[in-house]
Amino acid sequence: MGILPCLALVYKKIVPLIISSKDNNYKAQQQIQQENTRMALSFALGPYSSSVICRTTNINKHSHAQDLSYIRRAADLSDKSAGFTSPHPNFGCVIATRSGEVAGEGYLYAQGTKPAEGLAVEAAGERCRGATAYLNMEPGDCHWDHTAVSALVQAGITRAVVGIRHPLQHLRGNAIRALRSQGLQVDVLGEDMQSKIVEEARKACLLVNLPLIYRAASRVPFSVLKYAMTLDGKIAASSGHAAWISSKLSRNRVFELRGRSDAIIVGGNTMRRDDPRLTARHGGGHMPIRIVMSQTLDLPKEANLWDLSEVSTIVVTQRGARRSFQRFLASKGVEVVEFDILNPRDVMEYFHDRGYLSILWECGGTLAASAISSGVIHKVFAFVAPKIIGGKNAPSPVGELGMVEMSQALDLIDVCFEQVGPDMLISGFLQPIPDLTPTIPSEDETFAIDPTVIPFESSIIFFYKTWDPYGAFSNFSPHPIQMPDEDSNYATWSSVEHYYQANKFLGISNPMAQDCIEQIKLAKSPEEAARMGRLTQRRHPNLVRSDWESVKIDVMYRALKCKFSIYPHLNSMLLSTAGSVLVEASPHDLFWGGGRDGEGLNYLGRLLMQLRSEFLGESPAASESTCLAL
Ligand SMILES: Nc1c(N[C@@H]2O[C@H](COP(=O)(O)O)[C@@H](O)[C@H]2O)[nH]c(=O)[nH]c1=O
Repeated sequence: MGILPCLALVYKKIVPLIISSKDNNYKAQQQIQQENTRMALSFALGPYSSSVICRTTNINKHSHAQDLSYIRRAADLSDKSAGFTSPHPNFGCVIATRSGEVAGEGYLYAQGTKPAEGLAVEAAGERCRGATAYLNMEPGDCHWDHTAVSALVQAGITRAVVGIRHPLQHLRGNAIRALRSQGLQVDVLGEDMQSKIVEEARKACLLVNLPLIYRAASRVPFSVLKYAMTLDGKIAASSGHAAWISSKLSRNRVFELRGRSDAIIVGGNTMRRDDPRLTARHGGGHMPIRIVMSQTLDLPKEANLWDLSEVSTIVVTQRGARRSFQRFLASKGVEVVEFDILNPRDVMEYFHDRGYLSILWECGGTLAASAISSGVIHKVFAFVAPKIIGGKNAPSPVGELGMVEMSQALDLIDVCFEQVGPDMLISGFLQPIPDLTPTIPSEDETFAIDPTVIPFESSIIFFYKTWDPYGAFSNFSPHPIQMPDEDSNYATWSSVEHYYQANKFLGISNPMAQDCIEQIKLAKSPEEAARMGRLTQRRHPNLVRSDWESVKIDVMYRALKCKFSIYPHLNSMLLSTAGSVLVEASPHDLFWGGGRDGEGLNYLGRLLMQLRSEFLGESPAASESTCLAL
């Protein structure tokens, strides 16, 4: 543990400087990018229109039409949990028998829950023998345990049809290779099967995981700019009044869009003018975090966004802005993140590092223009209401972009028009869907660590999200543990996070605390468990055990020890890191994580290193093992 005191310093030194692109000639950038990716857009523009190519002879045995209808069904299934799976991708699996009947299907509910393939195999049972599995996306073997692949192989599936390869390079191709090495025939759309209709089905698979694909290519979350305007292009009257421009039906559509996003962002102007709630009020959906971007923090003290009863709010601001207001926000439980220079790109890079997949921008024209200029907006949703409000000073959806000729206007790609009640919804992409194909390693190529991952020369291993290399070190990884309760009765917890969160309320006689523990135990995903635990801690501090701060490290250590003892592949993964410093790369959790600039205490990394050393016999046991093998 001698290295630990200097860890923060080392970490700070090696964190690479992120250089923002200050090139404002966005139109030129957009043109170059569009040219470079013309081929990538093939699925949208239909370059194969004149010919239907079928490369592998095996494919001829199977009906293209049936394959494609089932792969689309897998994509539709995967989309059922949109918003909940983040930061994990959406996975769906359909199993069809030789005679073409659907025997079972499943989709990933959330990060840390059973994989789609496992659910589908369970549903199909014996009918898996000799059947085909349809997967909208190649599974990512984040934890070195081949869960999805093993489920298919052990069930006796003999063929798999895969919509797209995994977009993250450290995972891409691994499951496909593993399935093939187990004797399955694997047909990947666009590689082993090619035709115009195959490309259309492939596009359906791309669309359900667009946020991950853009995020993988651009290292910022997938960002959608949404606005509602009158037919004469105004987002409010000259007075600023804007309730409402679009119809109720359109606004319900916005709730759905919100429910698919990790966060909604607005600027200070929108907050002052509209006092929005930014919640997804269509019932049962996922609730996005609210982000306010304000340089001056000249914000009202009374505001809907400071009410955190349903969901939290993060304020991003300029370093040093209105310290007293920052203290006021902190007292409300609102998180404040300071930036040296507040701008959309740095803010988006920050949220990328925090694991966000998709952001909905519901801001006014000034911030929208700045976000478009900095190249962080990928898609636009414009609701146009058949109304005219007029007004020389009435605001419009996009402010100054510095363009003087119509030839400079940004063309949307893949534009869709849809009538929503009395309004028209026009949507399209500002940046083409990234082409990840050229970086797919060929079959005989050994897979290498993603060259775009920042090359650290020092032996520090960062982990954070479960899909990252070493993602299994995350407490959100889907590894159940069995731990004794106060009466030494063993209970199963779906993840370390479930166990840790529930422990906050242990030993409190109030029935609400008991109820909370039960709810956390039943939480469908580690995220849900974390949300419940944190919310109850914030809303009802009286339910938290009084010794929590002094016991939480021990609680965590015991849970980790159980996890890394009972799963041999996790144990090997941990021991394989001997000699390296482990850092949980959470930019916002300054206790368990390493922080943005190495200022965090990195307790999760420390405990894992301590555990590793205990397993290697280099240090005595810090706590006796109390867990049971599963
Ligand atoms: N006026 C207007 C919109 N305005 C957006 O909705 C926000 C307020 O919504 P809420 O958070 O639900 O209170 C507001 O700050 C702005 O971002 N949206 C629309 O779909 N249609 C409309 O006519």
